[in-house]
Amino acid sequence: MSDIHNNLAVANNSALQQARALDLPSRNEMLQRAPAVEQFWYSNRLLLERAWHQWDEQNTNLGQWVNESLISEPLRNAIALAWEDPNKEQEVANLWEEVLPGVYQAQLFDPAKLSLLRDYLSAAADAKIPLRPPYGIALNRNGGMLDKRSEGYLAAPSFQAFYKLIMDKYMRPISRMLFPESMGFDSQTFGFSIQYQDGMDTSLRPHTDASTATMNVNLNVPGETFKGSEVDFFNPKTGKVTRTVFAPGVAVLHRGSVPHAAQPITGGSRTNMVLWLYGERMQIPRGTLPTRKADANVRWTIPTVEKDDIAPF
Ligand SMILES: O=C(O)CCC(=O)C(=O)O
Ligand SMILES: [Fe+2]
Repeated sequence: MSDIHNNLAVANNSALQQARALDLPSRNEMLQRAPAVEQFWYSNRLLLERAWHQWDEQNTNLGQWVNESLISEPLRNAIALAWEDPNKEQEVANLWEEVLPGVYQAQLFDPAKLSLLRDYLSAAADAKIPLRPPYGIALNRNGGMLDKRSEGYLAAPSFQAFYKLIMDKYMRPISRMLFPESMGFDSQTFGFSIQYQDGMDTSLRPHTDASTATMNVNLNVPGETFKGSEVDFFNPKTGKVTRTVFAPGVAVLHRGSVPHAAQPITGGSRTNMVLWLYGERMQIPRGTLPTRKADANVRWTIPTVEKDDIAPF
């Protein structure tokens, strides 16, 4: 190894060691969102990114599986076809079932392959590199911020490549197709993972998301059961509540404006990944009038607008 390579390897390795040796803010400070907490993530940002790079290099046996082959085959094929010829997007639309107005469901990941993603995420949770949990939730062992805009995010390159693929190739064009008004309010990405467990994080009160579109994906593997933890969606027009229990690998794609809540979990655990799209400076579409769909060839594209660094939490 040349001196330069050797020095780089040493510098990277020390990043991993230094990150592991960091003193995390206390759980109480995290729950209270003390200024020291923000300072911790901000001042260690580069160190943590370097540590995650190093960790990824040491875990290629896990990271190599975190790619498009995890996507359920029918959706993967329909998406490939739509990118080739946007006029064939109906094949993609056909795979999404509308469960209530503005809420659709489909098989995103192949359940048989989900354990590959879970093994990678568990290893990341066990990497001893500080990973920032979503909200003020500091009990949440496996929850983590996923997008580069968030301090303390999961900066491992193999995960970031996968995340970008899901957002750019899948979530954005599908959202534009199902929610025409999202066009132009979808250049920015945001994401986090959650794990609900009895006695830990258990529920979420009714709320709307500050997103144009939200994709919520259940990452439980087949046979990994849980009790409770249903996600309720509210139809504001009719007052009707639709209670959903997502099967392994199923994604629910909804307008951020649809009110929803997670019921308490009473047994087992539920792991999911929540992905948001919104516009620059967190703009989301306003008003209730449905807009006309942009031409398919315009929708099946990736915005060239730069990512800003505004994060909702
Ligand atoms: O529990 C869920 O799956 C819903 C999560 C959610 O709505 C959120 O994090 O905003
Ligand atoms: Fe939500």
